[in-house]
Amino acid sequence: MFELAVRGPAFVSGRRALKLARRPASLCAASCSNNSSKNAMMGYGKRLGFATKAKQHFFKSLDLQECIKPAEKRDGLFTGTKLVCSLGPSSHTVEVLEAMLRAGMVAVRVDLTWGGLDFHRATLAALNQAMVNCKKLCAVILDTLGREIMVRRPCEFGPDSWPAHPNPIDVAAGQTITLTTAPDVEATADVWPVTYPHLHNMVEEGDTVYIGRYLGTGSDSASLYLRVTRIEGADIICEACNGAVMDGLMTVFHMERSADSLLNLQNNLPLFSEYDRQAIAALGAEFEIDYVNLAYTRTREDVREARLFLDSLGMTATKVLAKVETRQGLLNFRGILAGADGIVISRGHIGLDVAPEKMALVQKQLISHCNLLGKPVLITRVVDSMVTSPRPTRAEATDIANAVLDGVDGILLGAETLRGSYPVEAVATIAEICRVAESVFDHTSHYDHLMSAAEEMEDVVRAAAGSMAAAAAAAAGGRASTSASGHSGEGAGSGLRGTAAAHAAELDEDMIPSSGVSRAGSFSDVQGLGANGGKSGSAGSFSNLRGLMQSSSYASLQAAYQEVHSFAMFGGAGSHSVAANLHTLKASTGATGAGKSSVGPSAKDKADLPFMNMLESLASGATGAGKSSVGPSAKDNADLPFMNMLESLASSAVRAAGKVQADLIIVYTATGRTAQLVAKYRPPMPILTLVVPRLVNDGIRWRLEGKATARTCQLTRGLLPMLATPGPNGDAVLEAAVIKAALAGLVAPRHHVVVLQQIHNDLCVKIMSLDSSGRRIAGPRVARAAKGTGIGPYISALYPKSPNPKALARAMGASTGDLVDSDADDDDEGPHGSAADGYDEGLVPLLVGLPGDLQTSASMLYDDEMSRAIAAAMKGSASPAPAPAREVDVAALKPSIGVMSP
Ligand SMILES: Nc1ncnc2c1ncn2[C@@H]1O[C@H](COP(=O)(O)OP(=O)(O)O)[C@@H](O)[C@H]1O
Ligand SMILES: C=C(OP(=O)(O)O)C(=O)O
Repeated sequence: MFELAVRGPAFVSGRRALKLARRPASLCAASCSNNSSKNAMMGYGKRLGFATKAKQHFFKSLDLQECIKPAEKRDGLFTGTKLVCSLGPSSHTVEVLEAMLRAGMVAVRVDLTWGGLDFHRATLAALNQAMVNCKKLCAVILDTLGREIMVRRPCEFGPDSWPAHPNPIDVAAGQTITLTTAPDVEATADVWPVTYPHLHNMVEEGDTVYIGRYLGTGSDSASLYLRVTRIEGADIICEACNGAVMDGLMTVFHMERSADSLLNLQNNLPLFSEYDRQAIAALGAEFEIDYVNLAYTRTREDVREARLFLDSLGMTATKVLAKVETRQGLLNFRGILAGADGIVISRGHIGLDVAPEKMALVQKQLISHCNLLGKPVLITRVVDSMVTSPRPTRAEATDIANAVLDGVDGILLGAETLRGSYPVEAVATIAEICRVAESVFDHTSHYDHLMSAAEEMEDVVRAAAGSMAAAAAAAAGGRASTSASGHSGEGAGSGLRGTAAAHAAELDEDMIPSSGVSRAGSFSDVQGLGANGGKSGSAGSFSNLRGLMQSSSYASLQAAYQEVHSFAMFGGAGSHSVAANLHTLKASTGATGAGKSSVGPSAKDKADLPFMNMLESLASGATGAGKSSVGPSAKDNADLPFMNMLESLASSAVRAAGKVQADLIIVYTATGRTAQLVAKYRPPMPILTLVVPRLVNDGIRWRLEGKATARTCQLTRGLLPMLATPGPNGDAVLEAAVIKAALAGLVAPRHHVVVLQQIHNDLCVKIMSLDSSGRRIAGPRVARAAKGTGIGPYISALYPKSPNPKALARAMGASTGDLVDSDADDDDEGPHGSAADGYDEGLVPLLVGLPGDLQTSASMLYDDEMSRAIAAAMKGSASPAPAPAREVDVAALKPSIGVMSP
């Protein structure tokens, strides 16, 4: 048995390599330089505004007979889409929680808006018990009250400390209802005091105020639309537009006044209410809280504030989900997404703030953006009708499936599980709908979509780098002449920096200011918000935006981003705007602002943004142009990988798994990032996420870390987190994981499994088969890529016995020329070659080499064209000579690659 690995001298972008591999080598140089930099930069601008190309509707075509075959139904089937359930009176006992866990719930939401702390404590304790009973890991999300405005109405607390309003209020259409901000008024049938003392300053005659039951169901009978007829001091006199029976806790939503624009009607309530702060601190001290879900997130600054607050409580492992619920949140979505660990699309609220016909567009855009960054995205309000009915409507069932096809990570159930009559049925039903939709999700298109996004981005960044280099060179020239005329060279450079910084400030990522607009314009004074708090403070980009909204509507978020961020200028405005945009981007990669804290955005967090490595370097180069004589050169940037090594490996693992039709991917992960990157490429098979606990010292004591990672993985589609037993032997962990997977019905005899792990200093993608018992690893097929810059990838693949090894090798992207017959290997009885260990048919090593100018990242490992190009090059038919090969000593590799005997 033998194996050959060839390494290239340097690691370059995977997409670059793919691109090169797809073209005849002789064309590469020409086509690269022929790229119109203007076009490229326009593309770049669009890319910054996220997707340039519309994402296809990923759906495999099926024949109708297949469609109507009954889906497999059995307990414990893996569903990639994550189901998160709000807990309340319908779902707070151990029994119900256990049943919900078994039906597919993987995370819970405890909503601080409603229910006392004692109720939540008891619920979380019951959940812990349920998790132990059914051995299932469940993440906990705390949802804040935040900027919610409510009707103040007395309530009674039941024996379980759940509050209830005993008397529904019957409202007739046309009836007068007075909302009042006066503090001492008691609620009656037609006078409703509200919790926000300045509502009367915000609203205007003609505005619509929506009153809905907390976690509404959208049912008109419990939703009230009030038209403001006049304002008298603290009283807002309204006319009911519809009849409704108002039951339970009532929330107040002041709807956007403008039909097609944004007037930025916002209250000035803080991100966290005082109750939120106390409840998060109290529950965080007693329970493991994996996420805080920020109600009414408006800007990225909100996310930063939340991060700092959680860190101040020592809740460093708790992640931040941003709930996007208003137009303002939509328009600031880019920044919010960059800062947050995940997004909740609050469809009920967004549905109040945007027109119904725009809902699908908004949903698809937001999901697509989250998918591009590989951050989890959840949607709300999927089966409202299941609050009272055991079956969803057709529209609801289709809506769920479409969301899965759109690429959503998970679904957040609200009233259905909180107070509905069928919490377990709701979970089971949604799980089945999701599972079936996942089975027709076109994973290949999704993968290709991400890859082509990466490729485009790289092209345009390179072109931008070229143009920046030229501009910087020009600036350097200018400096030389100004120096000669007596000004300091540094001064000229700073001038450039200063301009960049000014642009950056001007083009801040949050387009819409966070604070409110007053009816009389005096609101900011009343609230002491300062000049920027009111209407006048938001001139500039704000008025731009308004124009934009009028012309193209908010559905075109991308256009809005470009306009407001001046991306449209990008092609023509030279290095200043390039620098400014990149500077802005750079600032945004600082993530949640707590850069130095252990959880805040560190260098690692920057990996959240797929193109950050390169952009950031460009940005620093650009803003540093004053210091260096020429700024970043095209050559310098050419050395920067577009996709970082980890993402490259992650996508590679997905590709490998697809090619060998693996049934499972196993990913070792410490922080969850690697697993998330694998999930981003949406493989069709489950991703068993192995978290091996680590012993860490926080300066005071040692503790075992890992559980939080495993739990937070519960929001990412496709991940099946598993907490391993700590131990030095990675292979034993892998064996145990395979057994678990077999017991869970995820793998069967002879199935293939792809493993992504680090072995010593190498990141490895292993391709393995299970033996005839289906519970043990039959042998490794190894594809290795060396880790670290400068080492360069080298590739080797090692196939053990296979029913049709040549076909398998072909499936992995090798042409026949790459295969070396394995007979010789049989003879010398290599490590796996003996009849006794079941490899008597011999190994079929795949030889893959990389010619000098076709260096590649591991992403390219299994690209067919790449393989063909490589094969041709190796046969000497292509011009470039192969890079020097490095023989890998298989025997020496054996311990490190974890070869396991069956
Ligand atoms: N306990 C482990 N054993 C082997 N490989 C691991 C382990 N933990 C993480 N890895 C692998 O190491 C690489 C990077 O590790 P790290 O950055 O710590 O992971 P992550 O970003 O997922 O936290 C990934 O390939 C991951 O699969
Ligand atoms: C506000 C929520 O959702 P929606 O806006 O969809 O009602 C929620 O579930 O917290």
